[in-house]
Amino acid sequence: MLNILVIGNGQCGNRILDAINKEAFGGKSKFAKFYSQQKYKSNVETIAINTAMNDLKEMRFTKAKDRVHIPHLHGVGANRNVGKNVFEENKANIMRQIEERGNFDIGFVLTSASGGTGSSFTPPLIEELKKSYDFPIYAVVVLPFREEGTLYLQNAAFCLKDIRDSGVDGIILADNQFLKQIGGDVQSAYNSINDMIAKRILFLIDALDSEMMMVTDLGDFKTVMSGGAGLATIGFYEADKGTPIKSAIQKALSPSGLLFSTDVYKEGSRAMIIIKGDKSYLSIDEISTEVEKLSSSVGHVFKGIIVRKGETPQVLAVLTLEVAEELENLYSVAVDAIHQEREKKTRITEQKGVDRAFSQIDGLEPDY
Ligand SMILES: Nc1nc2c(ncn2[C@@H]2O[C@H](COP(=O)(O)OP(=O)(O)OP(=O)(O)O)[C@@H](O)[C@H]2O)c(=O)[nH]1
Repeated sequence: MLNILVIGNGQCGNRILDAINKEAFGGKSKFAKFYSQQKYKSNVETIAINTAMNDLKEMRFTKAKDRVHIPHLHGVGANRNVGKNVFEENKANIMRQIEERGNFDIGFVLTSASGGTGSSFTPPLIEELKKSYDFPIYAVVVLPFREEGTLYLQNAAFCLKDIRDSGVDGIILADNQFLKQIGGDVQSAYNSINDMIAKRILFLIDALDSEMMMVTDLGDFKTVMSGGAGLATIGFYEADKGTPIKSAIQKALSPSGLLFSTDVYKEGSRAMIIIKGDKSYLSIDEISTEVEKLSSSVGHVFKGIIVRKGETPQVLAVLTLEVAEELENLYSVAVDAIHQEREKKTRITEQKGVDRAFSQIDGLEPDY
C-alpha cells in the first residue's frame, strides 16, 4: 500500500483537492465527513492550504482537519512577493502540519500558476519538503486563461520557473486556456476542469498501487517524469463497450484527452500508458500496435494493464515533453505583460498624473 500526500494550495489548488476528495469518497459529501472510507486502497492524506478563509470554507468534500488557514487578510491579492513573505513567516506551522501525517512514498502539490497564494507558496513549500523528505514530489500546475490580465500572466511565468528551480521531481501541466473548449460559464468550466484533473490523478494513484497484468510501478512513473524538460501532461479516455481499445488509446493521446496543448508524437519524450478494464476489451495486438506507434516517435513507453472484471476500458497516458511550443507562446505573452506593467509604473512615476491634479489646489481653501 502506498502512502500518498496531496496538498492543494490557494483557491484553485483547494478546489482540485476537493474534486479529488469528492471522487475518492464517491461524491457523498455528507457521509464522507462521518464515514471517511476512501474508494482507493492507498493511504491518501490531503491537505488544503490557503490564506483566504472563504476558499477553505467553500470546500465540500475535504475534512475540516485537512484545511489549514494561514491568516493573511483575505488572500494575497495575486502578489507573489507578499505571498512568499507570508509563507516564510508561517513555514514552521505548515511543515509541522505535514510532518504530523507521517511519511510518504509520493507527494503531489496542486496549484494555479497565476494567483497569489498558491503560486507563491508552492515553490518554497516543495523546496522545504525536498529538504526534509526523500519521497518524489510532483507539482500539478494550472495555467491561466490568457485573457485574465497582465498580473496573472507574469505570475504564471515566474511561478513555473520557481517551481522548476525548487527541486521538484516533475511538473504536470493543465491549461485552463486549452481546456476551455469544454465550454459553459466560468464556474462550470472550472468544475469540469477540476474533475478532469482529479480523475486523472486518482487513476494514476490507483494504478501505481494495483496488481497489474503488465506492470508499471512507482519506479517507472519516476523514470517517465524524469525524462524530457521536466514538464509533463496527462491524457485520459473512458471508452464505452463498442470502442476498440486502439481508438481509446488514440483518444487519450489526442487534444480531447490531454490537459495541455501538445502534439505528443512531436513533443513527447517518455510515456507511460496504463489500460484498465475487463479483459474482453483488452486486445494485446491492438495495444501493442498503438504503444509501438508512440514509442517509435517519443522513445520509451512503459505499458501497464490492469484487469478489472466487468469494467469498460479506461486509458491513462502520462507524457513528459521535450519541447512545449504552447509554453513558449505563454512566455512570450507573459514577457509582453511584464513590459506593459513596467511601462505603466514608469509612466505613473514620471508623470505623477494624480499628484499633478491634486497640486493644483495646493495653498487654496474652499470658499463657501
Ligand atoms: N481550473 C481551475 N482554475 C481555477 C480555479 N479557481 C481559480 N482558477 C484559476 O487560478 C488562477 C487564480 O489563482 P487562485 O488559485 O484563485 O489564487 P490564489 O492562489 O488563491 O491566490 P490569491 O487569491 O491571490 O491569494 C486564475 O488563473 C484562475 O483562472 C478552479 O477552480 N479551477
